[in-house]
Amino acid sequence: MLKCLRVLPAPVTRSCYRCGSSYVARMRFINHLKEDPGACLKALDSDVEGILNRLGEGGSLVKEESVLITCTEQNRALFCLDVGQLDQGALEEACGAAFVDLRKAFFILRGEEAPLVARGQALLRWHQGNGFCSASGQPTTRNQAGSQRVCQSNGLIYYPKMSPVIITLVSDGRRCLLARQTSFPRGMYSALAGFCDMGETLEETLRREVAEEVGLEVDSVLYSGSQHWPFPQSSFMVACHATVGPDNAQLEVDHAELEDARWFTLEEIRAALKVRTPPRELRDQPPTVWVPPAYAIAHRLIGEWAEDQERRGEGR
Ligand SMILES: NC(=O)c1ccc[n+]([C@@H]2O[C@H](COP(=O)([O-])OP(=O)(O)OC[C@H]3O[C@@H](n4cnc5c(N)ncnc54)[C@H](O)[C@@H]3O)[C@@H](O)[C@H]2O)c1
Ligand SMILES: [Mg+2]
Repeated sequence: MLKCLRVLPAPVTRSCYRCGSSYVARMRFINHLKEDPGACLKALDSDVEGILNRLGEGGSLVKEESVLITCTEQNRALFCLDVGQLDQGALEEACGAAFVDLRKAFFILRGEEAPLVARGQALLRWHQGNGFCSASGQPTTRNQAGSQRVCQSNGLIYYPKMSPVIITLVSDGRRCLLARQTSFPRGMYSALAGFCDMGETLEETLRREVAEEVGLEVDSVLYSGSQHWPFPQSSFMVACHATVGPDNAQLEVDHAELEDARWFTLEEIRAALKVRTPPRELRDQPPTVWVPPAYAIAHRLIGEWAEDQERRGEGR
């Protein structure tokens, strides 16, 4: 029987004593920028002026393709620029920066930076893939903020899309279950994940994916959190803990989907969480097990499980 949903924490309301801004004011400011192209353009000019000067002639093209991603606590709008068409070497020199693959960047970025980069990249990619209306075949046009596209011939509005995915860390009370696909980097294991089918509830997806991938029937589910994940085309990850009874923990792994799936002890999980970046190892050495970077919600699930086991251990 599936049961139990953690009560969601109340949204954090922060105030800034210098500018008097608050969470509510910020959210309304962002909404205003989405709806008022003139205000959005003004905010864009003031946010990106410095960097556009450094981009030279390519600057105006880049400005047109920019997307609004959020605003700071001081109500300063932040935009993501698509610089894909510019000379990357020249750009790195002009900005004193270096391009990094997005997956690798998640090992480097800290705090609030990673979701902003993920959001900006996902939004730019969504625009690149939605230039035409799927009903009329005519080009679509975007609004200034980049929060929607419209087909002028039939009025259809397109909004950025995320695919719901359930990610679940299964525990048998003493151990937790991690798996890897052949496409994962060497040694990396993660929690089980799967896309929702049309019409499914999240609980149904969770039960189905665990059954399909490792042949287990879960007893209980506890919601943990959610995140936007930019791969492969923007997923909306919903993360849960699930349990199976110790007598129902025999795995039957679907090797068409997973290269490996196995139970890990607390000791093994502690060691895996300590590996901060993918280890450099020789191919003939057995791989060190490591887990997705801190930003990935899989990491959070695994960390929560370890903390819970430690608390239970202290209580025994
Ligand atoms: N953020 C994290 O911590 C984290 C951790 C693990 C996995 N993930 C993400 O979860 C996603 C789903 O995991 P999975 O690959 O095990 O899923 P999965 O088990 O559902 O298998 C993937 C297959 O599902 C099919 N599919 C059905 N709907 C799809 C859709 N909307 N988009 C793409 N494919 C669809 C495709 O055939 C695809 O090959 C992955 O893309 C991965 O990036 C995120
Ligand atoms: Mg899967």
